[in-house]
Amino acid sequence: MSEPRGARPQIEPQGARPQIELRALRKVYPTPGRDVVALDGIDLSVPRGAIHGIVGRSGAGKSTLIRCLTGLERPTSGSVTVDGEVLSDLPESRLRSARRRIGMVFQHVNLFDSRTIAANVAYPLEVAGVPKAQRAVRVAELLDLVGLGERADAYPAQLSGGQKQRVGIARALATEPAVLLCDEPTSALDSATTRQILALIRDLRDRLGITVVLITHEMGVVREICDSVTLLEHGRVVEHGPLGEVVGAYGSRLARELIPVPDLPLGDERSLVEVAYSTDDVATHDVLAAVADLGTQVEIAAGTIETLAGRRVGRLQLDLPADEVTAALGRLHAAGVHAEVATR
Ligand SMILES: Nc1ncnc2c1ncn2[C@@H]1O[C@H](COP(=O)(O)OP(=O)(O)OP(=O)(O)O)[C@@H](O)[C@H]1O
Repeated sequence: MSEPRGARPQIEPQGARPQIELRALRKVYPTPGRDVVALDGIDLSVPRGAIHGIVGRSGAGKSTLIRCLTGLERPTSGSVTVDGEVLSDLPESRLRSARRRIGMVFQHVNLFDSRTIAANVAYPLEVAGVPKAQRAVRVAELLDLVGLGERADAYPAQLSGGQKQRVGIARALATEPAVLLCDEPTSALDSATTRQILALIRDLRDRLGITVVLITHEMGVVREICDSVTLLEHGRVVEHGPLGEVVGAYGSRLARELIPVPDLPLGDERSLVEVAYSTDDVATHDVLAAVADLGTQVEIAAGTIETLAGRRVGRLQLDLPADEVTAALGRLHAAGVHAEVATR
């Protein structure tokens, strides 16, 4: 490969031109009887070299967003810029070559069963008209890069799910894309293989400086490799930001899902209060002292303290008599501790 190896590229500082930029992106599907608004004014910037996660429930618009990013879907309005090219303005004839700058990895890797894995990885290079000798060199590099250098002559049927995904990633990188779009890349894999594939994606970003957009419904994936995250709902961005900021934001839904505490059974006349804090703002022992000060009727029923994206954050569920909630909230707030009645 022509790219330098080993050096970890810096994510571009904020303010530099983003590698991916969506502006007021809107996609409406006309269907009989009504229009379906799949994307409703999305603004999103991803700096070069970042791994950005997009999460949201089924139907939130994630696949539509990724199809707009690949140029497979034309936006109804708004713009999609990838690697300096405004895809949404390009005529079909130029879109095809622009798409070579965008690699795609899917949940299910569609490989040609009758081709060796080397021939599968070579396929996009054949389509791009790369001469045979050059192709062979490049395929060998790509298979090495994904840890399958020894399996070049194997057929897809002889590979595990994780190995097939590695082939899919090598194939996606064949045309040296600037951006790798991953649509649920680990959803079909077990947890150990998921970790290996995520480590590979991070390693590729570190070595190649490639920008990654990753669609997932698994918060574990976001925790493991994303630098920043966007939560979509009904085609809109409802939360977004660097992971460290999101987990430290009180009341953030993403923070709740990234650092979950268990659902608890509640006794009669009892309520749950949730305490969230970041040690940037308040020390754990001060939080615990404020909780202890509430008295013996208040029980810490569940809690977690962990470090995520360089931030130590804690969440506690307090089980207390329902008629003491207002006073307890007042005392916690007075002690500088964020607390609210838990929503269930
Ligand atoms: N070709 C289409 N024609 C009409 N409606 C569509 C089309 N594609 C998607 N939609 C609708 O657009 C909305 C967003 O769908 P999209 O597939 O982008 O969501 P998603 O977040 O990817 O969901 P999932 O996680 O289930 O794949 C949904 O209401 C969906 O029914």
